[in-house]
Amino acid sequence: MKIVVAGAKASGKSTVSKLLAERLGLRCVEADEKISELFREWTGFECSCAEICRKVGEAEFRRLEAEAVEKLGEEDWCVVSLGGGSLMNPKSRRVLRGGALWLYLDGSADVLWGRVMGGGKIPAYLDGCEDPAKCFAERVEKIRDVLLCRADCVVEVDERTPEEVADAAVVEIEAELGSRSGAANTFGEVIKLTTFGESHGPMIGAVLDGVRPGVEISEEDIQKELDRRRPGRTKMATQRKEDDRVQIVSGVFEGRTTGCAIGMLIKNKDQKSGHYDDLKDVFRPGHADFTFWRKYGLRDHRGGGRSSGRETACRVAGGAVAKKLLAERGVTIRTCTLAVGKVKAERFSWEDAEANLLRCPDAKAAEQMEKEILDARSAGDSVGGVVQVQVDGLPAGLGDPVFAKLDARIAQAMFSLGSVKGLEFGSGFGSAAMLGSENNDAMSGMSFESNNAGGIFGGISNGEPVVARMAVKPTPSVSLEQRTCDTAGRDRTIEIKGRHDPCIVPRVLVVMESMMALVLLDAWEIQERIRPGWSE
Ligand SMILES: Cc1cc2nc3c(=O)[nH]c(=O)nc-3n(C[C@H](O)[C@H](O)[C@H](O)COP(=O)(O)O)c2cc1C
Ligand SMILES: Nc1ncnc2c1ncn2[C@@H]1O[C@H](COP(=O)(O)OP(=O)(O)O)[C@@H](O)[C@H]1O
Ligand SMILES: O=C(O)C1=C[C@@H](OP(=O)(O)O)[C@@H](O)[C@H](O)C1
Ligand SMILES: [Mg+2]
Repeated sequence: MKIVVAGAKASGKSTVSKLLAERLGLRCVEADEKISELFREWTGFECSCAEICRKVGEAEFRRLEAEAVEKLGEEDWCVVSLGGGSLMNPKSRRVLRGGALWLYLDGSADVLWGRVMGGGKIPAYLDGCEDPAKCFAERVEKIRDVLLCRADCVVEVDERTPEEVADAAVVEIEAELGSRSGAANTFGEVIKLTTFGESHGPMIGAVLDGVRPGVEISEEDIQKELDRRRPGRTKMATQRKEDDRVQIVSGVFEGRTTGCAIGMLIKNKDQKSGHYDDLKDVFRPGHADFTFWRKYGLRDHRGGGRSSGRETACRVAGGAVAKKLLAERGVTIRTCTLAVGKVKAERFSWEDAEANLLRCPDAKAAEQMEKEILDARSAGDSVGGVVQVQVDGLPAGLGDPVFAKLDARIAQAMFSLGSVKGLEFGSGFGSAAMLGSENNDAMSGMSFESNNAGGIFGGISNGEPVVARMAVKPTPSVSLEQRTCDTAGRDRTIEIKGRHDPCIVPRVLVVMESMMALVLLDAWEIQERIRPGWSE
């Protein structure tokens, strides 16, 4: 993502870009400097843009400027301060469109002319002009015509100090980024996963973008992970029978990623939409039926549409790729079940966890947990539980202050899963009852003697295992009679038909591993851009 700052001369592009870059924690790149650089490479002379324009004429200067823009197009994670005329060129506009947000600083010709005169530097293109103030005003108008309707954010600058302009720009940028996420089907900054498809549509799928070229990946690698989530395998899961075969349709050639978007499709084969006929106008308590209807005014009621747990297959497909890449970098992600309903694991052994379907680290508790799930199922009810995700081998340094803290990103990833209702890192809620001296992780030999923090300080991984625990609520769709309402506002009772997970825990484990992998790979790629080779 780059913020492109545009506007007429003296609107404050250079001044505000610097302030904005500081506020957003990004680099600031000046187009003028790039142009001077190109000119130096070309002629060996060190000149400012105005000098270049005077030396070579405006047409040649614009050619150089377009070449500089071409280079700026390759920049990422920065604020780009443009020259006044840069975006008047359609080709340059195209170059700077991708992955960018445009901020237009809007000033009136009078005020800007005042600033130009105050600085004593009349733009070169006004040389020889009979009425420079008028020519300048025409240029300002032209720029406004082009940018006012094209910019993503507009900030008026006449009656604001540069600091006030930067502050107003931050508000505008945040609002714009917020609205862009309206569709909210894409997750990640560099490693981006988009999922699509409804539970009862013809297929579901994922597009994973941002993965480097040359990574070995096969359908089998992905299938292995998908099979862990597949419905219908045991009595502890929904009886909807899907084979969840993945087909890679793009981005992989001769077994390796090409660097282009990786497209993955999974066909829906066992939809029984008739089960949902009764739910067309009635809301399932605990599910997303009511809120989707209130928000959109309509909904795909079959299987819950987009809000169905089925969508999470797509996350596993994307996560499988991320997981493989991380494994090559020595990072492993494991999950285990700490509780189901009222049954808790009393001991912790990864060996036990590997040996039962629930991945419970206590073999004895695993049996009781399974019984808890089957009992709830027989009673037409459901149970929830607690899942732990542990990441080993993660180097220190991943995660970005302030809004992209690693723990914040992980929390977002986990809470984006239906049924997740709580999350803690390390000593988590328990830390609230500890003394600082107990909770702090003492250091020796440049590492930590304990891990109450759960592997993250200040939003940045500290080299210890990242440990997160999630509370998963009992599945909302239960067949016992429940009180609810319909779309006409009448009170009703329902008995839900259809095939549902009596407990979400066993099937959400691999989904949580996948979401963790996506967050970590994304953070890793961002860190590589900030400080390549940082982990060595
Ligand atoms: C892997 C997975 C499987 C799920 N299976 C079911 C299910 O069979 N029946 C159901 O009603 N909800 C199921 N859910 C939960 C719903 O998707 C979720 O409760 C619903 O979208 C409402 O979101 P909320 O619980 O976060 O408020 C499942 C969720 C996941 C992640
Ligand atoms: N909001 C503002 N209020 C007053 N002066 C400003 C403001 N923004 C910029 N300036 C002044 O105007 C001149 C041009 O600013 P600059 O950032 O170089 O503009 P640009 O890069 O858009 O041509 C500088 O002297 C700067 O200090
Ligand atoms: O494939 C899946 O993971 C699921 C499919 C759903 O079927 P319906 O949408 O037909 O209810 C339901 O069993 C559960 O949400 C999980
Ligand atoms: Mg400037």
